[in-house]
Amino acid sequence: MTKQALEPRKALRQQIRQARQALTPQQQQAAAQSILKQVKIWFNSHCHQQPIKNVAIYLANDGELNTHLIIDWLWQQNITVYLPVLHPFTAGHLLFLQYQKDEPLILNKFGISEPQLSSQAICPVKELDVVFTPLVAFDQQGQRLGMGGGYYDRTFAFSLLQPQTKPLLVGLAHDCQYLPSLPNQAWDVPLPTIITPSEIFSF
Ligand SMILES: Nc1nc2c(c(=O)[nH]1)N(C=O)[C@@H](CNc1ccc(C(=O)N[C@@H](CCC(=O)O)C(=O)O)cc1)CN2
Ligand SMILES: Nc1ncnc2c1ncn2[C@@H]1O[C@H](COP(=O)(O)OP(=O)(O)OP(=O)(O)O)[C@@H](O)[C@H]1O
Repeated sequence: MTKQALEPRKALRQQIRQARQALTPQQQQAAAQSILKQVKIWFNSHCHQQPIKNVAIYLANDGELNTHLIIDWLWQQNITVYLPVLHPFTAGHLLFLQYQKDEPLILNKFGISEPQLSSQAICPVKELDVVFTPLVAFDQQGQRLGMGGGYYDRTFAFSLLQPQTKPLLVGLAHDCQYLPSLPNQAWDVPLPTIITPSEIFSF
């Protein structure tokens, strides 16, 4: 890949990261409450099609949509919640570890909280029913631009070949993270569903 082809992605990443970082604590709180309502609506329409027992989500960083209310609600539903952990051996990949109330967390190299490594707490990715993914920007086709590490793209690359298989990938984002069209690369894993505080997009 030439450096030139990657430049527009870098500029868009910077622009949207600044927009979400500029949201006030009040706007963040309102967004977190609204998206919980949307997530409940989406769950109600989906739990009939397939049981949802294992759900991966993330802890917000860099102005991302705060997921604490969603996590509390998932725990109330007796759903097992998992968080991404940077893979200790396979560079650029993620592991998903169970996250329980009052779980001790440690900071990874990006300053994001993650559970401490423990082999019993790992859920193999194909046993996750739903993965709520963070993202920097999304477009009208469900294409996703992330933080630039390629972590989600590598970890879920298998879903490009098996798009109908578990887990269901669902992006969570502020409305300001929408762009009509993103410049994409072959490795980008698209998201069939993206939920924002005001809408549920299905692609
Ligand atoms: N909340 C959250 N957790 C997540 C992700 C995410 O996007 N959001 N990830 C999604 O993949 C993974 C971490 N990926 C990340 C990739 C880059 C940076 C980052 O801050 N990069 C810096 C420079 C990096 C450096 O210091 O080397 C930057 O761009 O400013 C953060 C997270 C796993 N956990
Ligand atoms: N399936 C893959 N196999 C190998 N390398 C990959 C794969 N997917 C992405 N990469 C590499 O990861 C780097 C970052 O990719 P990209 O900019 O698409 O990440 P991102 O989607 O923004 O990040 P993330 O998924 O961590 O949020 C690219 O340079 C690319 O070469």
